[in-house]
Parts: sequence; C-alpha cells; structure tokens
Amino acid sequence: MSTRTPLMAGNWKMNLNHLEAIAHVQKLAFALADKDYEAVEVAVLPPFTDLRSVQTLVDGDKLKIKYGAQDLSAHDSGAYTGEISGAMLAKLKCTYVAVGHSERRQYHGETDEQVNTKVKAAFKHDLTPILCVGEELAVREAGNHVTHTLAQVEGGLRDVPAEQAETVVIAYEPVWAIGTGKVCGAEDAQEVCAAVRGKIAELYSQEVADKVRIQYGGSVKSGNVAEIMAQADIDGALVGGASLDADEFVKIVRFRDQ
Ligand SMILES: O=C(CO)COP(=O)(O)O
Repeated sequence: MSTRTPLMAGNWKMNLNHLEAIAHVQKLAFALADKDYEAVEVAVLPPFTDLRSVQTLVDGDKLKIKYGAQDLSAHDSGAYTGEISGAMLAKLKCTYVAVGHSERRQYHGETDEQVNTKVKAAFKHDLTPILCVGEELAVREAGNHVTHTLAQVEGGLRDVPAEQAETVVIAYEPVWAIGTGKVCGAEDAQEVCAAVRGKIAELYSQEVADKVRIQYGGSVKSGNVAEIMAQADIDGALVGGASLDADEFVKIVRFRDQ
C-alpha cells in the first residue's frame, strides 16, 4: 500500500433522489468516525439534483465527507441546454467531478478530446477531476488493455500543466468489470495502474507520478476491497453499486478491517 491518502468515492450514478441523498449521507456521517477520515478521504458523487441538499447537510453539520458531481460541461455558461458548468459545481463547493466515465463515453459518445476539455474546465473552476479510463472486454481479450488505457490517460491530460496534473485522480475502470460482478483480479488491476503511473512519469516526472492517486473501479465490494487496496499503485476505489448501501460503503472505507 502506498503513502498517498486513499480516496474512496461512491459514484451513485442515476440513483437516490435529493431526499434519499440526505438520508444516505446522514447514515454515512453517523457511521464514520474521525479515525476513518484520518486514514481515508471519503467522497460521494450524487446526481446533480442532489448536490445542493448534500452541500447544505455537509455545511450545516460540518461533516468531513466530501462530494462532487458525475460530469460537467466543457463550457462556462451559455446556450447549452441541459448542461451544468464547473462554475455552478464550484459554487456548490464540490471538491471532485468525474470526467469521462465509461457510461458517458459509451452512451454519450464522449471522446478523449471532449474529456480533455472537461478536465481543463474542472481545473479552471478549482474542481479536482476524477479522470475515468479503462478498456472494453474485446480490447482486454485482444491484449491491448494497457495501450488503450494509456492512450485515454494521455488524451485526457493533453496540455494540462504539471501543477494541475499532480492533483488529478485517475480511476481505472475496466468496462467489463462495471456492474457485472466480474472483478478485475487485483494483480491485473495493479498491472494497468502501474502502467498509468509510468505514463504520468513519462508525460511529466516521477515526482508528479508519485503524487497522483489512482483508483480502481468495477464491482468493488467489502469482500474484495482489501486485496485491491493491497496493490502498490492503487490508492482508492470508485464504487458504483456497493456505494448505494451505506453499511457496505462504510465497510469499504474501512478496508483495513476487512
Ligand atoms: O462505474 C463504476 C464506478 O464509477 C463501478 O460501478 P460498480 O461498482 O457498480 O461496478
């Protein structure tokens, strides 16, 4: 395990309305203790419509849990119906924003160029992007998973300066392991995460690469998180389904006890 502070983030996807979000964050806050937050950074990524409620709760009760959004617009403002800007997310005191999640790439055709513009938009508004990368099953079966994933990292970070790049979070999420119950073996995940760190060292420097946190995502549960977190280049998890169950997510945060 590395010396980087692990980041456990729950990507709720399109689940939990704003009332359910309040109840869910309250449950997490009740269960998590100071010693959890000292060891692990804990974040939730609720749907846009929940963010104001989560902000009010976190501010009002001075909770240590962080939050962010699942996407942002590449633009700052203007005639972009349905989009949400980085400025709006910053106003809601979001810390993180996921960029280029495979579901955005798959269902909304997001390209590496668009993802790169969104990464820059996030930094422009002082949000930390969680840049999501990872291969589809056919790519892994063809043995091209490392090349594919590194191209996404390079594309996503194009023209991002080192002082910003060192704060980025990269989430390696093999598409075939998302929501399928098929976990990428811990050593297979480590292979790609180590290669991602190597790519960042090549693009920037070893110093920058040593600072960047790399998460694994794809069917993470309390039962497999410890093995995943034991890998040298894995600094956290981006958790989908299991983050919707507060007890389960707390167990994932406490991966050292599992
Ligand atoms: O896509 C994911 C997180 O962003 C992973 O989802 P699951 O944990 O449901 O497989």
